[in-house]
Amino acid sequence: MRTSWADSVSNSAAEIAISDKNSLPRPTRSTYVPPHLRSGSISDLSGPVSGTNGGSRWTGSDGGGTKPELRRQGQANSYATAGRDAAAAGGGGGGGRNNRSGGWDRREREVNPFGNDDKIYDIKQNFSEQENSGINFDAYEDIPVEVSGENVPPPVNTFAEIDLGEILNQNIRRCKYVKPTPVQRHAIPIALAGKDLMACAQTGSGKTAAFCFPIISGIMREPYAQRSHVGRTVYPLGLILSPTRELSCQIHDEAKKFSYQTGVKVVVAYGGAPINQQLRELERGVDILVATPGRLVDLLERARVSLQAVRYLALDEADRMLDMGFEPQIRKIVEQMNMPNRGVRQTMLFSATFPREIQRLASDFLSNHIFLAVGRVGSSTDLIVQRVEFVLESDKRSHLMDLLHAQRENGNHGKQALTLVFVETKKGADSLEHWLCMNGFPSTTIHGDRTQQERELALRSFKSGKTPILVATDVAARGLDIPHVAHVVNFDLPNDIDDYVHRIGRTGRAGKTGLATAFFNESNLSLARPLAELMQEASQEVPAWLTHYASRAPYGGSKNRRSGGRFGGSDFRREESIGKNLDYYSGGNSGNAYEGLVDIAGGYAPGVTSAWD
Ligand SMILES: Nc1ncnc2c1ncn2[C@@H]1O[C@H](COP(=O)(O)OP(=O)(O)OP(=O)(O)O)[C@@H](O)[C@H]1O
Repeated sequence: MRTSWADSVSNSAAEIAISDKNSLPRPTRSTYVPPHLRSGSISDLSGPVSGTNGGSRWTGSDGGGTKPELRRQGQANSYATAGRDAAAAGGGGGGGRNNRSGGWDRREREVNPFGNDDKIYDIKQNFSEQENSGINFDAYEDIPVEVSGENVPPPVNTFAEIDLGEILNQNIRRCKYVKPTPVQRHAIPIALAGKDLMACAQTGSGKTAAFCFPIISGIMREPYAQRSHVGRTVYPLGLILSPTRELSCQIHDEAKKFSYQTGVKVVVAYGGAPINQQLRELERGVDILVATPGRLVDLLERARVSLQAVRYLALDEADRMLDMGFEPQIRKIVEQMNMPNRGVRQTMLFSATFPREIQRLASDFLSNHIFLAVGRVGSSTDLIVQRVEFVLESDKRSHLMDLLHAQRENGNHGKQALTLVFVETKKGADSLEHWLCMNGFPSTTIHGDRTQQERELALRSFKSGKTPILVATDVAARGLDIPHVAHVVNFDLPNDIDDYVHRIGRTGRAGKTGLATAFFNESNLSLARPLAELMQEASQEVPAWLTHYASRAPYGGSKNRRSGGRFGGSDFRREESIGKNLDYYSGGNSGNAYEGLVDIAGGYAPGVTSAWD
């Protein structure tokens, strides 16, 4: 089966336009009560509360009683009509939950996350804008897709085919998303069918929306009795965990856009920022909590958050969340904090890389999941031009300087393009930043020793172009979606090829092209082979000297991940699947997706956790 993000965009544009005119296929009966119209006095759960859905009764975590009887989402509930009516009635003010009145306070105004840019684009204008902004949909043609698991729902080609509801569809248009990306095409129907999902797709390919849309849509269908708080404890229905503070903030910002005017309330909690402010925000109501694990544990221990009502759990950068640095904390959150068991809640794991060992570990958190790989697991996107240069440790600074000078000369009006420089240590980051500034290159840093305020300031200053060079440790390697990053320099290469994949993935996003340069020397020998393979696979020019090192080097820099072939097998269960009844399909250029499958190495190195939250 062939997949592409772009096939017949114009057709899809027409389809969406038609669908908008006629509105989405609507159920004949409206059962949905939108969150901001749910004004019943059900928020105080001091006594048993009847669910609307077959009489589940439960009390809050601290009041004893039985757990909420959680229904797996997936049935085609009707909400579109009511959603539209709600939008009209609510006048756009989704509002928050007011614990004084016990209901949704409609007086509270929802800040428009689209700001001045709030236009619901017609599809023609939208499409040409995307073209103008450089998004190249054709870049996603021919991406091979592998899906395995039981009863896999078919992918969709357009957002119009998915029953997300009119308000969410409007927000998708506000975001100027014309077509679902390949991962969205496959993952959204799977998630909407209530299935657990392990999804792997290349950096910058739209995974955030792929897990946010189904969660928001699912919560919009929830019966109101389960949207509650008891005293000062809040009970989110959706929980999204990510490894860094900045990434959590970014997911929160995105989710707020997607959920605008739906009445679904998204709150973020992360370390390094004053907890009181976050507590106040939580008290005003939360449907989806986006959090870093450390701060979440703190909130759980203070009994300010209960996970008892969680129906949707998403781990972004899931392989990082489950590696040695984070795994105990995640296990504690998922298994020891009253969260509904797997199979009761719906669990979705997303990343661009998924080492086999981590997949195996992750299956502890999943129930009969579907595995989805868009592109080969752990591959880099072809949109990034990768260069690797042999540079001695002592020459790195002058070499970087040459690159930056050349870039400035070739840049628009002598302007420095946004460049992200990765180094190994926090001290190294500070020292390089100082040196760059002294040499006329305005720079800033982001790493784990800086205060959260400094980190946020640095990111803003970089994004705005005020300091167009950002020197960073791995804290900025994953997930951050910074528009217009033209160049990623691996001043110090990481030890693990997956980290390299995430780092270079800060450029070449959403169909745009980017450049990545790596400084390689003898201290990076263990990376020679996986790096050469990765580059080859992405049709990059591999220097002869790297091939030479690769042939001599032991296989390293990997967490048991490499499979042979252009598109190798990746669902670890397939190797252990005798007797398991997995549906399986693959698409794209490759024939049998498992041809040439070779398990090359075992084990994985301890995660570098110092810079992480
Ligand atoms: N359907 C779409 N159409 C156009 N742009 C999209 C679409 N979906 C997502 N995007 C944009 O693509 C960019 C990358 O998306 P996102 O950050 O979710 O990528 P990702 O796959 O999570 O990357 P990473 O692996 O680095 O975390 C974002 O700017 C997002 O707004």
